[in-house]
Amino acid sequence: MTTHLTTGPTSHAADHTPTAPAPAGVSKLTDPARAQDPAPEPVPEPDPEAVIDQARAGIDALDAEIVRLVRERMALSERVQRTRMANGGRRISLARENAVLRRWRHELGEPGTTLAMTLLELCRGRV
Ligand SMILES: O=C(O)C(=O)C[C@]1(C(=O)O)C=C[C@@H](O)C=C1
Repeated sequence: MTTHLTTGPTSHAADHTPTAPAPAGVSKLTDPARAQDPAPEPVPEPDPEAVIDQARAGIDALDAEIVRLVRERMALSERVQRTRMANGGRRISLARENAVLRRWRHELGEPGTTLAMTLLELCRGRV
């Protein structure tokens, strides 16, 4: 027998095509030429509940990370506001808020504006 580099279902295509059944009495178990072939891996059907559980675990982890980032944003915002007020400025900067709103709208459309307004509500007025 010649040396072949490939393994798997196609390596003996000349002997038995995948669709044609092996001749009677010649199977992977009885044909010495095929005894070394690994059995083709069965492709498991994805379990929908497992897919959903895994995706939800990812969502929960992202939500926790987003909350952490929002809190970090609140702390930075408070620092800006405190520093501005300690130097004779106002707590609110409408020009800056408009720039923030525009950026979120550019990224996410109108719901981005709503999200940014909620963020600003969380961040401003805490000093
Ligand atoms: O960037 C500032 O000047 C801030 O004070 C921070 C911030 C914000 O949370 O984005 C909060 C209040 C201001 O009205 C504008 C923006």
